[in-house]
Amino acid sequence: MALASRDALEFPESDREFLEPQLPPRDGSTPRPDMPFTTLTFATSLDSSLALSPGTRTVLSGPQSKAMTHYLRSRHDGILIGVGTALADDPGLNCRLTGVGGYGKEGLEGQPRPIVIDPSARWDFSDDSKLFQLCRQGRGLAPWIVTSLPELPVQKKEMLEKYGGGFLQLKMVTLDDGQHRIDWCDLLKTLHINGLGSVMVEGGAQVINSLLEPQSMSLIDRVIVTIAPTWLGQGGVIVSPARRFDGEGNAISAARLKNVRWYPFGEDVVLCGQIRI
Ligand SMILES: NC(=O)C1=CN([C@@H]2O[C@H](COP(=O)(O)OP(=O)(O)OC[C@H]3O[C@@H](n4cnc5c(N)ncnc54)[C@H](OP(=O)(O)O)[C@@H]3O)[C@@H](O)[C@H]2O)C=CC1
Ligand SMILES: Nc1nc(O)c(N)c(N[C@@H]2O[C@H](COP(=O)(O)O)[C@@H](O)[C@H]2O)n1
Repeated sequence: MALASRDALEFPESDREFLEPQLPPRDGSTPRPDMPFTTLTFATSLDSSLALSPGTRTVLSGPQSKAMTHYLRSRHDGILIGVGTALADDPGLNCRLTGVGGYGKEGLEGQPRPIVIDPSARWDFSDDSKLFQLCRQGRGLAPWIVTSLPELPVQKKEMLEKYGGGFLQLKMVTLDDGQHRIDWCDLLKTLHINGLGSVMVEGGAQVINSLLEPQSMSLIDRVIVTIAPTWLGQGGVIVSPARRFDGEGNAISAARLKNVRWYPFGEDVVLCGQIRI
């Protein structure tokens, strides 16, 4: 039996009950036959910031809601971020709850597949990147990197494959400013074809704001947001999707939730709901 490490987290059974109706069904069924159950989840400040500034890693979740996020990680097959988050955070993107693979259990059961949207393959990862350290320790899966490059960078491809990861090549639109636009429907179908029955989208802001646009928001099955009792102040990395207008040109809200539930976790509150279409 593998030993749990000192950094392993605990998430009590009583808290799991609250969350169950919000989670992907345990039988693996999905709301749409060809797409994974998709959860949008992140931690925000009271002024809708994910981080103090672009390129900065900022702790918002307290210990209880952090454990909740790791429970979510254990209940999803994949965890998706943008390259901005990979560059800023050097994240682990594994599940560190006691009892999952690598934390008290043999194998990698309960470990989600990290997915990084990196259209130009600009994430310069190495053996020292946290994700690959965790792979070597038997505590996490290697990432899949979603790129629009027609020719894959050979060294990066070899290194990913050495750890059991790889590139997923998808067509994307390139805007005038060089930014890319993925087709979320295409991406989610590709992840499903590759065996993922559920995916949690963690961020960062550009990824979330894009997923919350009218053409893709209906793909979100659940929203689970940790709200921390802090204002980060101006200059933060802000979740705020593009403004929408009605037929007469009047501004309307960009998106709204229905079937809303609030759960306090320590000093934070966790908001769950479904997108009102
Ligand atoms: N509090 C929390 O829960 C979380 C906080 N964060 C924080 O967020 C910050 C990073 O956020 P942000 O800077 O917005 O970066 P993102 O992680 O959203 O990555 C942005 C990049 O990803 C690619 N990308 C994003 N959306 C799309 C799309 N729709 N189609 C194609 N490519 C896309 C683009 O790459 P390209 O430019 O190459 O086209 C873009 O520049 C960090 O500071 C991190 O710490 C992140 C996750 C969760
Ligand atoms: N739930 C949550 N709370 C916060 O306070 C955060 N800063 C984040 N960030 C997200 O988690 C990733 C880091 O994960 P590891 O601890 O390295 O496994 C980070 O990259 C963001 O996606 N999330």
